[in-house]
Amino acid sequence: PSRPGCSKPHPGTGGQILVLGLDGAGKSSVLHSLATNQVKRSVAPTEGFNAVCINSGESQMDFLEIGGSESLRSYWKMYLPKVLLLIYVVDSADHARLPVAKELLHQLIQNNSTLPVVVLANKQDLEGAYCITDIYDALALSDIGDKRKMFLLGTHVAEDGSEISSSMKDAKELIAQLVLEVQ
Ligand SMILES: Nc1nc2c(ncn2[C@@H]2O[C@H](COP(=O)(O)OP(=O)(O)OP(=O)(O)O)[C@@H](O)[C@H]2O)c(=O)[nH]1
Ligand SMILES: [Mg+2]
Repeated sequence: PSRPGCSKPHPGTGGQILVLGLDGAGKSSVLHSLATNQVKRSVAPTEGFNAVCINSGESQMDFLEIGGSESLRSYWKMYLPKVLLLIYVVDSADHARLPVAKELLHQLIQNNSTLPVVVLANKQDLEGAYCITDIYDALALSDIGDKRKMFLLGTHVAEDGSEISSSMKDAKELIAQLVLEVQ
């Protein structure tokens, strides 16, 4: 059976890149920017799933975002076993909910010691956004284990129209590279 997203699924692999994080963190906005190389903030919460296929160099990347609202979070772990890579997006300025974001991330990956994780500290443009070292501490990323590949990058999705930032290009290249390595 073919999955939504990529027209040519990779044979023999789960192949998906799961994109998770609390509601409003910016998952859809980041995916849109990565897909089009144009910045456009998403306007509506994802009510279920959002599948996006992106080609970058030799990699075909098959992203699946699951919405972050409370009712959808129960689906997150169901999709984990087959994925290549987890992208976890946080709103760097949402100080009040960083502890929840941390708990959910740790719960998700506790039984999978090798799944690579890319954490995107999004909304770095907002005044009051925590910097990367504060996000590292708030999410207790040092506890995540040294067996897995773990990356933490700051990103932001600017107002509509402009080209994507260099941080977003770096994120895209890193993800493409990881997909090649883990396949
Ligand atoms: N200032 C700022 N706003 C952002 C950024 N990224 C996203 N937003 C805004 O944050 C809100 C939520 O963005 P989404 O991309 O829909 O968030 P999401 O993680 O997909 O949310 P759900 O689908 O509900 O789980 C929207 O109003 C976006 O315009 C960013 O980097 N900076
Ligand atoms: Mg969304």
